This record gives sequence, C-alpha cells and structure tokens, in this order.
Amino acid sequence: MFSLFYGLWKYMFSKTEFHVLILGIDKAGKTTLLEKLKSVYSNLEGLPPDRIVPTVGLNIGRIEVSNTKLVFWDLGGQPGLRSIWEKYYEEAHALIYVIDAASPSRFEDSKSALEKVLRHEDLQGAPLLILANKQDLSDAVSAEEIARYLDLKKLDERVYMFEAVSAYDGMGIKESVEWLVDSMERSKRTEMLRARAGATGPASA
Ligand SMILES: Nc1nc2c(ncn2[C@@H]2O[C@H](COP(=O)(O)OP(=O)(O)OP(=O)(O)O)[C@@H](O)[C@H]2O)c(=O)[nH]1
Ligand SMILES: [Mg+2]
Repeated sequence: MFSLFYGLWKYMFSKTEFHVLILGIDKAGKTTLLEKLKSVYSNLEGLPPDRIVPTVGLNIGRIEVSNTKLVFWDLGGQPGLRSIWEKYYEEAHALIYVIDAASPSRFEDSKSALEKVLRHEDLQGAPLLILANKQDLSDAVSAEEIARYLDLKKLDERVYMFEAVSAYDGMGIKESVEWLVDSMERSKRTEMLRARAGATGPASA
C-alpha cells in the first residue's frame, strides 16, 4: 500500500528528468556549451573557457528549467573516442549536435560523424538540435548555411531544429533549451522511455 501511494506521490510531484546527449567532433565547443548552460540556468558559475580541456571521459551537467530537470551528457569528439558515443544512445531523450561554424575545413568530418549517429537505431525518434556554434566569430557561417551544407536526408522523419549559438556569449542558448524541453515533452521517444522505465522499475541513474 505504501509503495502505491509513494508511486502516486512521486508521479505527481517529482520533476520530469530528461537526458540530453551532446555530441559533435572535437573542438566543436561541446564542453564550453555545457559550462555556459550551467551558468545560465543555475547559480553555479561554469568553468571559464580557458580552463576547459579536451574531453576524454564524460562530463555531466544538470539544470532545472521550470518543472523539468535536464541532465546533459557531454562526450569527447576526438576520432578515437567517437566509438563510445553509442553507449549513451539508448537512454537519451534528445540529441544536441554541435558544429564549429567558423571551421569550414571540418564540416565534412562533422557531417559524416552526424550521419553515422543518425543511422543508429538506438537513437530513433530522438529530437535533434543542431547548433552552429561560435557565432561570436566574424567568419562563422549561419545556421541556414550549415543546414544547406549538411543536406541531411531522412531528417523529415525526425523532429529537428538548427540554431545559431555562441557558447562564449550565450547567443541562442535559451531558445535552444526551450525548444529541447518542448520537443522532449511531446516526443514519442519520451513515452517509450517512460514506459520502459515503468516496466523495469526506477532508473538507477
Ligand atoms: N570563439 C568561440 N570559441 C569557442 C566557442 N565555444 C568553444 N570555443 C573554443 O573552441 C575550443 C574547443 O572547445 P571545447 O568546448 O573544448 O570543445 P569540445 O567540443 O568539448 O571538444 P572535445 O572535448 O575535444 O570533443 C576551445 O578553445 C574553446 O574556447 C564559442 O562559442 N566561440
Ligand atoms: Mg569537450
């Protein structure tokens, strides 16, 4: 009986928690973005850019937006580390893919890495936010240009958005988070992950 009431109480009062995976090739700005997210949405000061080193393991960031908890998983994007990405697909509600919009020489690597991610069935139906980062630099290309370059096939079946951001000055960050929360709340994938968590008991995360 207690567990029944506890379950109901938890259902009514606990905040929904979403897992958001942040991917992209090395130096795209993923960790800098994560630190910016933390400083915009919590009282904690994020690490300043000059103290951020290339990621080898996993960085986790938690923020709260209205009645929702977001847990961000930021992984390393160096070629030798990309094989780790897929271990996080199954539990992710949504995907942020970060691109350095000021480095055209790396667009091809970025595009093929993203195509590979999107082919993986464990990420099926996950809302996709593609960020054209480093907009504070004068040679950064727009989100529209990135979209044209990527020319991703099959994206129509997925909920997605391109957004121009700067992890340095915070441009586009709030719009991005609002879109993410809204998309995850409506997503069929969220329903599927909820049903799975319900069937196997509380998540251990
Ligand atoms: N001008 C500018 N530089 C940025 C921005 N975001 C990140 N950088 C710089 O880009 C470089 C790489 O940033 P990181 O955040 O370490 O990149 P990452 O994607 O986490 O890289 P890996 O961990 O190796 O996958 C650093 O020198 C950052 O200071 C931005 O919005 N504007
Ligand atoms: Mg990093």
